[in-house]
Amino acid sequence: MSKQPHLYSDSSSDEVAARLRKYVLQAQKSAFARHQKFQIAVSGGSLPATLSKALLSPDNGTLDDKPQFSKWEIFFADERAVPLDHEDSNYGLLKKDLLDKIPPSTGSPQVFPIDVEVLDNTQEIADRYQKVLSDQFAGKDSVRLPLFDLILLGCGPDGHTCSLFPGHELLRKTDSWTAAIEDSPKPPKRRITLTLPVVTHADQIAFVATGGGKKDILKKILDSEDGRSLPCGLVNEQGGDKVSWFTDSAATEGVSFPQKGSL
Ligand SMILES: O=C(O)[C@H](O)[C@@H](O)[C@H](O)[C@H](O)COP(=O)(O)O
Repeated sequence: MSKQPHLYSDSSSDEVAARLRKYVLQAQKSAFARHQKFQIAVSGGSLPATLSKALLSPDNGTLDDKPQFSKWEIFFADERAVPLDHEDSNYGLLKKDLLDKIPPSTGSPQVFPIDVEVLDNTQEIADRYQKVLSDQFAGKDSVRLPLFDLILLGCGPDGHTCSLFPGHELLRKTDSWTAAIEDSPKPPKRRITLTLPVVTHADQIAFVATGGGKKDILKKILDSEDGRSLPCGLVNEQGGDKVSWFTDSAATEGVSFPQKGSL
């Protein structure tokens, strides 16, 4: 790998959240310099809670230190084929952990959930979500891939990310921006996901992985040859130095991959 991902490891969840805040706000600033909006994709799992802690902490009063939510467009890196108010919904999780807590005075992001009219047809959910992306990213022009300003991901204990699982055929999918999965090893089985080329095309890609439960898989992904073919390892490989890992010391115990001190 010529350009390495950045690994940050902090000692407490407050410090992880503070660093993540700084990183997201830097990404927001560079996105505004490009197009006056901030187009991001988020995963489910523990990420929305960490994101909420990061973004809803008090700002220092400067514009660069405020999430300017009214200019944010939030998409889903992956989503489960369930109603939006179902306990398994990533939209529902983001709503509960973050969206409902944003003070109205701060402005609201525009959020793009899946189309629940077609819940019984996973491929149709994926196709319609690709159309949403195409409308938001391509407009009248045709683009090869949507360029997210930032994609925020989790890392599963088996090295999966989004709903891209180790050894699954979807990892090789390059002919669409979104894909349906009917046999997810992590329940629920039916989901949609961004494909790997879309994830690694993003301007910035962040993984958030904390707690002792992640230490074995982080060691594998970051330190071993075997880890390079896992979904998270492929994102590292293809994203290079666009990729940053936000972790804590419990998750990086025993990891030799070099850590960075500051953003
Ligand atoms: O919808 C999902 O299942 C997620 O998007 C999934 O990819 C998640 O990010 C990882 O499983 C990590 O989850 P944790 O952060 O909870 O470990």
